[in-house]
Amino acid sequence: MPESSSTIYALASGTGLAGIAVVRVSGPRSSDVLITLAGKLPVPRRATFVVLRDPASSEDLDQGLVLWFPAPGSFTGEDVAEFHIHGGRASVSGLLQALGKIEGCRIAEPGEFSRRAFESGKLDLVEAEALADLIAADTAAQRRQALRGLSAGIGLVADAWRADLIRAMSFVEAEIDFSDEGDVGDGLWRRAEPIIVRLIDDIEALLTKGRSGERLREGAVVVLSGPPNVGKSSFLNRVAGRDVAIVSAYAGTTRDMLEVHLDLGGYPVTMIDTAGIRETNDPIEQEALARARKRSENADLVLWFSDAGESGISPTSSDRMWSVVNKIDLSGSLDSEDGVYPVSAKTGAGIDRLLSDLGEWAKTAFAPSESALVTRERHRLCLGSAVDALRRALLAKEPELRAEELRLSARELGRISGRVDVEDVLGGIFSEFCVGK
Ligand SMILES: Nc1nc2c(ncn2[C@@H]2O[C@H](COP(=O)(O)OP(=O)(O)OP(=O)(O)O)[C@@H](O)[C@H]2O)c(=O)[nH]1
Ligand SMILES: [K+]
Ligand SMILES: [Mg+2]
Repeated sequence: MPESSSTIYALASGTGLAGIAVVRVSGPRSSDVLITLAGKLPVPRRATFVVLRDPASSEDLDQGLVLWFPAPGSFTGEDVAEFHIHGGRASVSGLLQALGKIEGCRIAEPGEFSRRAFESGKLDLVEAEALADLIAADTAAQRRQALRGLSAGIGLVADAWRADLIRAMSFVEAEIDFSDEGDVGDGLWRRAEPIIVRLIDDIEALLTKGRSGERLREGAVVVLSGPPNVGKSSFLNRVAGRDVAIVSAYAGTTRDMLEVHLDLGGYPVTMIDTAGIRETNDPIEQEALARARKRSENADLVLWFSDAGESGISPTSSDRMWSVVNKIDLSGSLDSEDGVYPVSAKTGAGIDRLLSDLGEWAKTAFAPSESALVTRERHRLCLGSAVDALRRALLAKEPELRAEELRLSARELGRISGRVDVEDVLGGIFSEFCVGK
């Protein structure tokens, strides 16, 4: 049996005890599945109350609601049946087992419903990615970004750019045809050139915003750094509200980096505890320090810790590094010099203010991403290659070379939504030719 004609089923709601569980079925046998288990095919798209019966034993499995979505008006574009049953483990496994006994039905692989939706043109690649992001979203800002991707997003924009590019390509292809008649050829390139220049500008503008879109997906990174024993791990535990990291009076306690995921005002922030920085001959500690340094270099923000009781001046905060003075419970002062956060990981003093400023920082850091369309490295790589090819096309002297670069660029743009192959691009070019000639 070819892969596409199999009927797949799976629990669509989460595992574990719940009031209601949803089991989804997709494929050509979906209507038979409904008739076999529920005894009838309900009116399309209307929740219908039924008793479900195991076809083999005629035993009642459960009672619940069923929904029937005939193709193509379904999530996957295929015939789909949904069973809303009681969420108990026995009800769910009873239904899944009964489905497994129906010929032509098998359990779905991870992501297979979405993949079928992509294959039947219900979702483009960007929408499929956004759907995965939406399911994984932890914070409100991530949810908003994923929802934007679901309603078109970068896929539609790239497809529209590709259409413009194909128009420019048709001029260049015509230029090749008219290459014997110098003047006509020049005129054609003059019509293609401004389209390409504008595309380069537009794509670059989007790429500039792009980084923050990826950051929102992955979370901003805040690294805790400073000398040993200043209370970095104690601070992390206080912020996390649990004992994530080992705390002790021994300098050099932390070796492995530990991270905590925070939701600061709706924005995702990953806070990472690192090894205290000092001169050492211990090779393991040296490795821990090398890793900590690397992490700090790539961080969006470093919180530099010092000890209120130690002499020496704590550094002043800068854009990428905030100075935190810990253990103010010992020195008994909450005086905040400019650009320094006095806190106590022990009593919690000063931590609310620091977290609230971090929330404001996250909001500013993520502000451009609220309109960012580039949410994944894949999008950025395709757009980057597309723009590189466009630039080479502008520099190329021969029309044949220009045409080749434009073709490359169009393919990269088409890869974003995943709907393109070369035939498609060629088809577009030929239709342009008919119009133009
Ligand atoms: N009084 C007081 N003691 C603290 C505070 N924060 C941490 N300590 C103590 O300071 C010592 C070191 O704390 P850690 O959290 O392990 O310090 P660290 O910076 O992670 O140390 P390393 O991992 O070794 O670099 C422990 O004995 C803590 O109990 C604080 O705010 N007040
Ligand atoms: K320590
Ligand atoms: Mg530590």
